[in-house]
Amino acid sequence: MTRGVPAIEVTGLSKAYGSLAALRGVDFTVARGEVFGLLGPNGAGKTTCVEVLEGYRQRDSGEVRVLGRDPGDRELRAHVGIVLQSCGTYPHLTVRETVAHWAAMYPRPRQVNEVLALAGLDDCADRRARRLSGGQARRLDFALALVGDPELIFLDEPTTGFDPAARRAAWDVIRALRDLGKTVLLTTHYLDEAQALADRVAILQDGVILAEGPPDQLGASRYRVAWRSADGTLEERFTEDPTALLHTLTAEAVARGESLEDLSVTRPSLEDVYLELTEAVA
Ligand SMILES: Nc1ncnc2c1ncn2[C@@H]1O[C@H](COP(=O)(O)OP(=O)(O)OP(=O)(O)O)[C@@H](O)[C@H]1O
Repeated sequence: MTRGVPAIEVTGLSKAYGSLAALRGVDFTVARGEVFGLLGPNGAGKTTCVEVLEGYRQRDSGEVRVLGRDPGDRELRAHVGIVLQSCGTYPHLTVRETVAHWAAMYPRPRQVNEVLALAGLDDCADRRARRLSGGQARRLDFALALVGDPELIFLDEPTTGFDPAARRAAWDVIRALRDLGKTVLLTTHYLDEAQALADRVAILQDGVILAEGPPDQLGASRYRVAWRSADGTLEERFTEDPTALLHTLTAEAVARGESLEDLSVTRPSLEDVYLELTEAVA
């Protein structure tokens, strides 16, 4: 559908619930084939934003294009996958039957066996939906979002409540989607998840985007230089120019006849940047 345009384009998106401004002029673009992470504390506006993009919620103002179309366009439905929370399953159907049932609703579905493999459901394909574990049920939710072979997939907190093994399995599904060239918009509270999966992230707070970029580069302009002083105290400085700072620090230490023990230069992690930005605004 409409090649050559970004998967998602959002400009000046605003949405209020009564007097509460949930989104206040949000702008971002997601390229085709990108995994984009929307991060932010509770109440930041992530779900509101995703629901506007999914066409479930009306915006108050702003421009929104999903695969080049307005989110309300019915044509989009066959091209967009939405992971609902166990809404599409009948307890008495097996996993395979459930996927086949959903496949029949799409014009060009993926092969049922392929979807089962992609979602890591091979081993429980013949199990009835009511007998699935929480993690397996979530994988079935994924499978149902994939069966129509969508170009764009929305994942709202896809691994909340998962045990570590189920999370890793879900990550593998998301990576497999990226390898297939799909675009994924993911909201998550887990910063390691965003770091592991997202090509780019946006940090949202109180309806405003505070920062946007590749997870490794969000705080790239500020480096942390740390060392242990002669009396054993851990010292740290933040700088945009670690070369100059190291030059000064090491020259001063040499002049004093000391060495800088445990000297390290590190980039802040996504978690450091997230906490710094969201706490500064809170
Ligand atoms: N239907 C609604 N009616 C009134 N207020 C709402 C409604 N839905 C969300 N809100 C409010 O809008 C703000 C943004 O909520 P939203 O669910 O979009 O945030 P979120 O970032 O997804 O939060 P969480 O991480 O907790 O899921 C919050 O203050 C929330 O209480």
